[in-house]
Amino acid sequence: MLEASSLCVEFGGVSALSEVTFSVAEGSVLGLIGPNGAGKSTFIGAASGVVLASAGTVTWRGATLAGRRPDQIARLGIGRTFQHARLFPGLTALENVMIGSHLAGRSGVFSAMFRSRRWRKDETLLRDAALEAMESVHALELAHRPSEDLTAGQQRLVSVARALASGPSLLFLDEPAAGLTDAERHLLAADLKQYFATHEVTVLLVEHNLGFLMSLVSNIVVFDRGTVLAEGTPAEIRSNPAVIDAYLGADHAVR
Ligand SMILES: Nc1ncnc2c1ncn2[C@@H]1O[C@H](COP(=O)(O)OP(=O)(O)OP(=O)(O)O)[C@@H](O)[C@H]1O
Repeated sequence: MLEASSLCVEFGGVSALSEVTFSVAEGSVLGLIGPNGAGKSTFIGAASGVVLASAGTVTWRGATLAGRRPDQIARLGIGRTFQHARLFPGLTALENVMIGSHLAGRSGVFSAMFRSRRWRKDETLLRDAALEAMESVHALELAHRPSEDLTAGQQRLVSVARALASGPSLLFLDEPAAGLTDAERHLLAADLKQYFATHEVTVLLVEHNLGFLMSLVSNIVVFDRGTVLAEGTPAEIRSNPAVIDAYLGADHAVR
């Protein structure tokens, strides 16, 4: 289980998360939604070692996450995508996905870039895992393209494949459908549904496209200004007056 307990994060004395408490059951897919600036990415950052919590805890299977370094988090079998897809320029899509693997974490990014002996030894395993991950999100045909030649949507798919390549037991997906065309988004929803059904993975999904999100999750947590506003099934959230008021109003109609 992923558990956040009274988690607080401050940036320069300004509160971004305040007393956030919720959990994600083992093997389930939970959606995290909320207006811009509500603290969704900050939560993923705190749970994946890139943002420092000022108080409270986040644990995965009992192990504390908040306060660990990102490489330590990766070694715990935790994968993530970033709100802004970050691919390494000068590498192909496949090489970018290979770097996402757990084994690549062992060799290190620089080791991979300069093809150290350790990297070469791991390369076959990495390549197979990366190709499988790319295939699972219909990105195989992009494998040998330079990452800088890819469209925003294609880069997003590659970054999702990179998070899957390590075979994570816990996966944070931060806006995986951002920048995708309608066709790409529908295909990714179907691909992720299939992936979640066939892998033992616990997922926290942040996504502004609520149609996409609601097709994938069993439960939703709603953040508003750094606090938990509501929790429930998609049907409960759609009909929650406080959520409709804060988030699902005219500007945020479910697409
Ligand atoms: N590195 C940072 N330094 C200072 N303030 C930050 C930093 N990162 C986030 N914030 C602030 O923390 C708050 C929460 O931001 P966050 O990006 O987590 O929200 P979000 O819910 O992911 O928003 P969005 O949906 O727009 O991505 C915002 O007020 C934001 O301006």
